[in-house]
Amino acid sequence: MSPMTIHAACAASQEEAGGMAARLARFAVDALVEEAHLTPKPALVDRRGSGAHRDLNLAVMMRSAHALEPTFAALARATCGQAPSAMLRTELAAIGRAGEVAMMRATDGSNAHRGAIWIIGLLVAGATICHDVGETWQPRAICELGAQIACFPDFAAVPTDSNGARARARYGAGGARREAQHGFPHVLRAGLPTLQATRRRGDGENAARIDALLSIMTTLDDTCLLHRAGPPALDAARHGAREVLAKGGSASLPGRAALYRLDRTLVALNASPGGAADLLAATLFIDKLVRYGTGGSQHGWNI
Ligand SMILES: CC(C)(COP(=O)(O)OP(=O)(O)OC[C@H]1O[C@@H](n2cnc3c(N)ncnc32)[C@H](O)[C@@H]1O)[C@@H](O)C(=O)NCCC(=O)NCCS
Ligand SMILES: Nc1ncnc2c1ncn2[C@@H]1O[C@H](COP(=O)(O)OP(=O)(O)OP(=O)(O)O)[C@@H](O)[C@H]1O
Repeated sequence: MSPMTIHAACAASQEEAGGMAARLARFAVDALVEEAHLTPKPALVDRRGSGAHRDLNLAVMMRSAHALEPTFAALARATCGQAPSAMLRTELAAIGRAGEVAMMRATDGSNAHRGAIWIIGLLVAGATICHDVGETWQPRAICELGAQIACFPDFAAVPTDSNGARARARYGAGGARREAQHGFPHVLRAGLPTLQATRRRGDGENAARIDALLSIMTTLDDTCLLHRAGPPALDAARHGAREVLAKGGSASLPGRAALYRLDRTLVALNASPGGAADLLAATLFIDKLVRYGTGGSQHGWNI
């Protein structure tokens, strides 16, 4: 699709574009709210408490999620009429960094959703381009466009000394950047298929979402785990998640027991799978778009 085609499609209705941006932002915030409420998650903030986190709880997560609605809407508006490019990447990065400031203000300085702004922000941009060109919202197309944007340089980037950056340097992990540049494989090949399979099995929506999170955890290079407790935490998370799924998933009694064991193990290590939580929120965002968004079929999706 050429930039001109996209521009013409978007300029056709500024008003519709504004409505679409608001709708995408609402879906993004809903996905963050639902991820945080989902219970029981291993060592993450949920309805039971703070998991392995000292500076986060459900109320803080909610303040952060709602504070990010204008950021997601701004990301969609900035993308409207554009094709993936370094200029777009740079513009979105500036909006994303302002979103990080808004998040930090809402949480009194705690990192509640840094990774989520990046991951879901790029998917909001991908969904905007799909809509601009009149394509239905299908997971692969949204992820592909988000990945294309992530692969361009951010001309205004400043080197940061984040916990994630140190973990990436020390352990050679790819982290959130590589996940996006590689086309969100943990959304397409783990989160969404597990969500769909567990729903079909009739285990209920809560179990489908927990199992989707566990499925993401089985292979993700999660820098949240690495920076807090190194490779032993990553190994424990992967092994524990596989065990729950092998025992029948979180809806089964043996699976549920294994899930609580995993929770205790990670809390004891003071580590939590925050990157996997972000990718679960991304999975829920795409699932909403395709099921309820105007760009997609009401009946479901194919990956
Ligand atoms: C690329 C980012 C994530 C850099 O952050 P950082 O160096 O800390 O990266 P890192 O990958 O280690 O982790 C950041 C967060 O992502 C999540 N995360 C960790 N591991 C992973 C993973 N493998 N996959 C996905 N998410 C992950 C966690 O929540 C973590 O806290 C991003 O924050 C950034 O560059 N922001 C600048 C603004 C921007 O470009 N925004 C884009 C707007 S769409
Ligand atoms: N339910 C959740 N509970 C905790 N973290 C979550 C949850 N959902 C998503 N996350 C992600 O986890 C990350 C927070 O992890 P962490 O607390 O390790 O951040 P940090 O600032 O790198 O480390 P620290 O708090 O140790 O200084 C955020 O980027 C956020 O996107």
